[in-house]
Amino acid sequence: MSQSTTLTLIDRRRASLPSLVLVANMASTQEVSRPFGLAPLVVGTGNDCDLIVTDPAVSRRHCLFRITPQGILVRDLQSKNGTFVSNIRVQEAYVAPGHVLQIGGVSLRIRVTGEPSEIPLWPEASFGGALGGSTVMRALFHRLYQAAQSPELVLLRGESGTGKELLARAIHDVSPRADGPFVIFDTAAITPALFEAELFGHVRGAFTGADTDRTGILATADGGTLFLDEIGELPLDQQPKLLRALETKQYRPVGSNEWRSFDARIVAATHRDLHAAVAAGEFRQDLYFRLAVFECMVPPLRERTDDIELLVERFLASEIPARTVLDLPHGALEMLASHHWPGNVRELRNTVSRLLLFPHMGERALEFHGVEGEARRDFDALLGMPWRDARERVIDRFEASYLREKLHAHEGNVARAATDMGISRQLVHRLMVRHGVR
Ligand SMILES: Nc1ncnc2c1ncn2[C@@H]1O[C@H](COP(=O)(O)OP(=O)(O)OP(=O)(O)O)[C@@H](O)[C@H]1O
Repeated sequence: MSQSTTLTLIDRRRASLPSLVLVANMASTQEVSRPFGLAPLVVGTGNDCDLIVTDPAVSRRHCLFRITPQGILVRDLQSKNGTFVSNIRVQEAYVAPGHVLQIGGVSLRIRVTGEPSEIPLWPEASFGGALGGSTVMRALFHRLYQAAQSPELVLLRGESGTGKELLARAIHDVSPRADGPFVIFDTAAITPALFEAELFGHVRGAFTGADTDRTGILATADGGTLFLDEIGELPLDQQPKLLRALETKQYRPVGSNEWRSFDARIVAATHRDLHAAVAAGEFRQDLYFRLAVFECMVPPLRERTDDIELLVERFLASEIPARTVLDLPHGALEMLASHHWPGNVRELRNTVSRLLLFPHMGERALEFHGVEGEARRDFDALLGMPWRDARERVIDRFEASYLREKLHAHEGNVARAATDMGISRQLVHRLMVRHGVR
């Protein structure tokens, strides 16, 4: 059996991917294992990990494995207790089958399970408006092109700023519906009470304030593509309504008795692992299966650093007047290639603009977005929550601390605190009750 552990280009349209499995041995239970391919594999105790282990010394998201052209790369994800290869704590290392890695009380090993498989690649370094010459992006472009030719639903999963909306538009542009409309519906931005009216439309008099008939998003997207952004934020009680519409291709405007048909291809996107959300009871399984006919992972920028130069050149060329890498400060490309990019391509684009405006900023150009240390852990907890809950938690904490500080500054005098805060005394009292402040 071939022991290949590298991702190797065969020609412009094909690459060879080793067949690997990651095996974890824990003291408490039997071994668990998980095959891995082009998508990176995250190990940790969190239920959103690809390989879930139970060990008190292992972090929620502990380390990540990825097959690269250079071999199998392991990266520690800022774990509390570290990742060890041959008793040496590593931040990043290449590992071979047979090497034993240690995370907390768990040992990890890679096993080759068969001959390498061949994966098809998109022959170009761009797909619609999206750029990407890395093997993972070209494999993704190929899959999206295939999906675009079928009428099926596509689910794009990836962190914020990875280009999901751009890819949804590219799917539309290469699909047989390219001449129809491309309509965006941001599920997270709609209040639950208005969801049905926005999606299905409403007739005059359907509810207070509905003075005219209104066309819904499904009708607007007829003949084209409907992009359902942040689908993971759709409240559970609204999910059956969307599912019914997707299954029957029919809907009823709010306040109407008449069923109408629609014909739009659906592309949905989310930053959440919906599979894990289903397991946690936060997303309906039937809707997930319906949406995920073609589930595609859009990799974060830090996992395709070979695309950075191409993207930087594109962003520079689109400046007015057009610029080139020669306009960037010395060493900028190396600095950009080694950054973590929590905000992905969007952050890269903004950083390039900042570097052009303030060429002497150097590494400080990167400091605007990073959420580090304690704040990072707090933020990770928020990332694990649905948008509405996370926003509520942040606002709640802010309200309580702001109120306490102001009352403290005015020695508990509500009237003076209210004047200082620019709100009524009644509102201060209400906030005090809400946050249990006496
Ligand atoms: N592969 C790419 N090539 C060129 N530009 C890109 C690419 N990916 C993202 N961008 C640019 O980065 C920005 C963010 O992209 P986009 O809005 O598509 O990301 P997203 O994943 O939908 O983000 P969010 O989840 O926050 O809505 C846009 O300006 C987009 O044009």
